[in-house]
Amino acid sequence: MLEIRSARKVFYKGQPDEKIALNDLSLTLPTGNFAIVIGSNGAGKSSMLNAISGALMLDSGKILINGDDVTALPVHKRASRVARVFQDPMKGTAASMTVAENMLLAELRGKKLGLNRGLNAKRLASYKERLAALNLGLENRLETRVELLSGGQRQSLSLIMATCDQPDLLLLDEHTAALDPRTADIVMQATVRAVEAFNLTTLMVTHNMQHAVDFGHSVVMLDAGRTRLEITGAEKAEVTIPKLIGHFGMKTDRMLLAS
Ligand SMILES: Nc1ncnc2c1ncn2[C@@H]1O[C@H](COP(=O)(O)OP(=O)(O)OP(=O)(O)O)[C@@H](O)[C@H]1O
Repeated sequence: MLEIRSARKVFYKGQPDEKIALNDLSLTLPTGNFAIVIGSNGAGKSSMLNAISGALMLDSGKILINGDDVTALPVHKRASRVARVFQDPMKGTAASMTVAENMLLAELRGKKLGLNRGLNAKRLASYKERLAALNLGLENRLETRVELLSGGQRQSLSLIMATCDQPDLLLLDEHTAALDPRTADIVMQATVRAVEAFNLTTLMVTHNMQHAVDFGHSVVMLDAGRTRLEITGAEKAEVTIPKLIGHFGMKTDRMLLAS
């Protein structure tokens, strides 16, 4: 469960170019809930994800994960609980290491280093099985350096790595925006499988209105640093792109193009 309580963050406070990124933003996401976050440019979506991951310290307010107050913890102290996949496929993986080594890194993240930390046959077999589920042929490229993979393969690997130790929270930061439509579909299918298999509490930021309609249990719309609307339950099940756009009056070119 994620609770954001009256989160506030102001950049350049008191200066002429002061920017209120988060304006007493509050949001509660029950365990296992998959929420799609939308909002126009500058609405505060990235700032919210940064605040949750610890990359952005709040001026005031609180962030609780499964009831624990993590507001003051830096990124590395939240890393075992919060996983994030970025828009840039280069960000989530170690380029000069092989696919198998990256999987091992992900498996050992946040764990105490013991003796059993090498690549062995059992581990390789389990990585192979998990990668095969993506249907991208990555299971046959365990020894390939990640820098030689396509953007879509890298992003899929990032997703598998982010979800392998079942984090308390999964943050998806426009993670399909840089991919071609077919690969974006594959990554979204893998996302849904991982979220459902592990019952992951998930926030997915997107400018793609079709994705906001097709995926998730709820849609959260941010505007000027706060939650403007939440669509849940039957209303979410029936929502359409025109309804979303009409509902919120969102008419940025980027959103219309993405739809
Ligand atoms: N590091 C920063 N320094 C100064 N201002 C910032 C910084 N990060 C965000 N902001 C400002 O905070 C506000 C919210 O930005 P944020 O990036 O969170 O919006 P967003 O909804 O993610 O936008 P986009 O869809 O364009 O990515 C904007 O006015 C932005 O200019």
